[in-house]
Amino acid sequence: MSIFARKPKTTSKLREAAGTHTARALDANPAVTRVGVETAQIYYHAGFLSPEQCDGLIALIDANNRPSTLLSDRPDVGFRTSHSCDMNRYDPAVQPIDEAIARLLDIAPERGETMQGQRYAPGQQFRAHHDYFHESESYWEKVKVHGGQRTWTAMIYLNDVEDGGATWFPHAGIKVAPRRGMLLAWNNMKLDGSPNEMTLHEGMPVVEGVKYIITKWFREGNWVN
Ligand SMILES: O=C(O)CCC(=O)C(=O)O
Ligand SMILES: [Fe+2]
Repeated sequence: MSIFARKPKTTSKLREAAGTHTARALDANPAVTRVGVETAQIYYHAGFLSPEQCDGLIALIDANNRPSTLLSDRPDVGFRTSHSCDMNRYDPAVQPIDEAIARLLDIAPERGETMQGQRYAPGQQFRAHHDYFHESESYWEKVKVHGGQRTWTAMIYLNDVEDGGATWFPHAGIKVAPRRGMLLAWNNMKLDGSPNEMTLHEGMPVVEGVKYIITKWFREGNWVN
């Protein structure tokens, strides 16, 4: 190999700082617990939202949703079969929750994408994927100008599901059953700021009942201009 050949740079100081900064805030919060795995930074906060707040968001999702979409050069029918709803960050039922999530993670609210509501009926799922962007895919050129790579994901379960609908991290070896009001957050990057493949996760099929969640993805830079 030539001494001039270099491996592509996958680490990033900015993404590394995004990881350590938010981890510090979560580690210091007595209401938050880190899941006991070394390979990824995954945390949960039971009862982050009240039942009333959950019901408010469920009503918004029911009132306005469309089939969920995928960012991929090779979309696969059946991969993501839920319905989604863009939650207006200025809606009085959304704004305080949106801001509370950003505060919990200690991330500037401008770095957060529009909160997404998601609804899964029996049989619906979101198959195993990473939330970070694959920089080799063609969509990257379009999405990178709006704040760059995704760093943290925060998800909140809005209801208990009769059967199914767990969030499964097959590589990290964690399965989280939906619990009303519980927030789950993870860093999609490794400690060195490169994409963490161990964060692969799946919204498992709902067997009985309907699953409602909201998902909030944060970027390394500002998503809101
Ligand atoms: O439904 C779930 O449990 C996972 C959802 C998810 O992975 C996402 O919205 O990115
Ligand atoms: Fe995801």
